[in-house]
Amino acid sequence: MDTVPTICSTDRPNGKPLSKVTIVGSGQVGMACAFSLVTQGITDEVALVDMVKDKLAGEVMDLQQGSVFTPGVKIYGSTDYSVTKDSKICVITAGARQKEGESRLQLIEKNVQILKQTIPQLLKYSPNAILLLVTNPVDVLTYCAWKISGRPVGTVIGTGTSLDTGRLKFLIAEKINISPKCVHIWIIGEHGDSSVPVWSRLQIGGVNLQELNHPSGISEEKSLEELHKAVVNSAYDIIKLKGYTSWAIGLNVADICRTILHNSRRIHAVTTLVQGFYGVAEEVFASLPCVLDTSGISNVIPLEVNDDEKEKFLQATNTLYEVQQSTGL
Ligand SMILES: NC(=O)c1ccc[n+]([C@@H]2O[C@H](COP(=O)([O-])OP(=O)(O)OC[C@H]3O[C@@H](n4cnc5c(N)ncnc54)[C@H](O)[C@@H]3O)[C@@H](O)[C@H]2O)c1
Ligand SMILES: O=C1C[C@](c2ccsc2)(c2cccc(Nc3ccc(F)cc3)n2)NC(=O)[C@H]1Sc1ccccc1Cl
Repeated sequence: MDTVPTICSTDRPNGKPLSKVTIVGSGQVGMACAFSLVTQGITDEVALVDMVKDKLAGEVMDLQQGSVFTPGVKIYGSTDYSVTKDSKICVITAGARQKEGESRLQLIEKNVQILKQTIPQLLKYSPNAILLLVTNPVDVLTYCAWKISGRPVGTVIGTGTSLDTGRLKFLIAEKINISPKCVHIWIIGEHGDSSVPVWSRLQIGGVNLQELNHPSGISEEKSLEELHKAVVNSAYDIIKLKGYTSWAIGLNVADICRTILHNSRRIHAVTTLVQGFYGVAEEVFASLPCVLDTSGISNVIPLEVNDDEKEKFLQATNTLYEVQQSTGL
């Protein structure tokens, strides 16, 4: 009897995946990252790892069973890191939950231990992978990941203030009724409550803020301060309403992965070594606009900021440096 021709081989051409992303942590954020990558068809394969076997298995099965409705991404997972082999990018969302009364430094120590467990395993199977940190506090943990990995600085990236920047673009766009894609602004420095919006470089469709006599009064200083407060408060509001945040960070991570995997050389506000910028003397990680391609960070944009913005950036990097040094890495 003739052998039935193979019509759906799971074998890979030359044995390696074309483009594969591993996500460490199948929690709220990790699954939002996976869902965003899969539904947009940004990569050919998504591997998920977690230490909680049943939750991981349930999430993988559930996402796999949507395959007929998506562009056709191979999805699999395991508690065994061999499943991550040949990843181009490893996204780290694994983190400990902050317990009642636990200090920030105690939480950092727990998350550093997670990095010490996971990064050697990831690099064992994908020695040339780019590491993309999401776990908080993301700037400090990106520094720690760089130290633990021993990899070149441009290949260890944190999502940094890219989510902060995306949220601000959305809020400005809502206020003046235009697409967020026409709002050009950067938030730099430390991700979260102490981030630094670079108002001096805000442009709407190429028009400087100062020339924009918009009826909403967006150009007034009070309005700008309120917008930055809204970026921070919205994160806390979402936590109050649904207990966690996931969709915006998942879409943000997928967008960063798309730029890297497609070699687009688009610019994202991500965490990297900022020593030498704005007078930073120490080896400290914070966010600046960076050009991303298949090598990771190829360039850091020397964004011109005013004196107030520079001062706030330096204050943030001083604080970050102290916390980074406290990790002992
Ligand atoms: N950078 C940002 O903009 C941003 C935005 C939102 C959330 N976050 C951060 O993302 C992280 C994850 O948030 P979440 O809501 O998904 O939390 P979560 O608790 O839902 O998920 C964390 C997952 O990590 C797993 N995990 C813990 N230790 C592990 C280990 N050693 N190996 C493998 N997996 C391990 C857990 O089992 C869990 O599934 C948090 O630190 C959060 O602050 C960052
Ligand atoms: O960074 C986070 C984590 C958080 C969060 C943190 C404070 S309020 C909401 C989040 C969600 C779920 C769990 C945690 N845990 C956590 C937070 C901080 C940390 F240092 C360690 C763990 N954080 N969710 C978010 O959307 C973001 S983005 C954000 C937060 C504050 C100001 C501005 C921004 Cl754009």
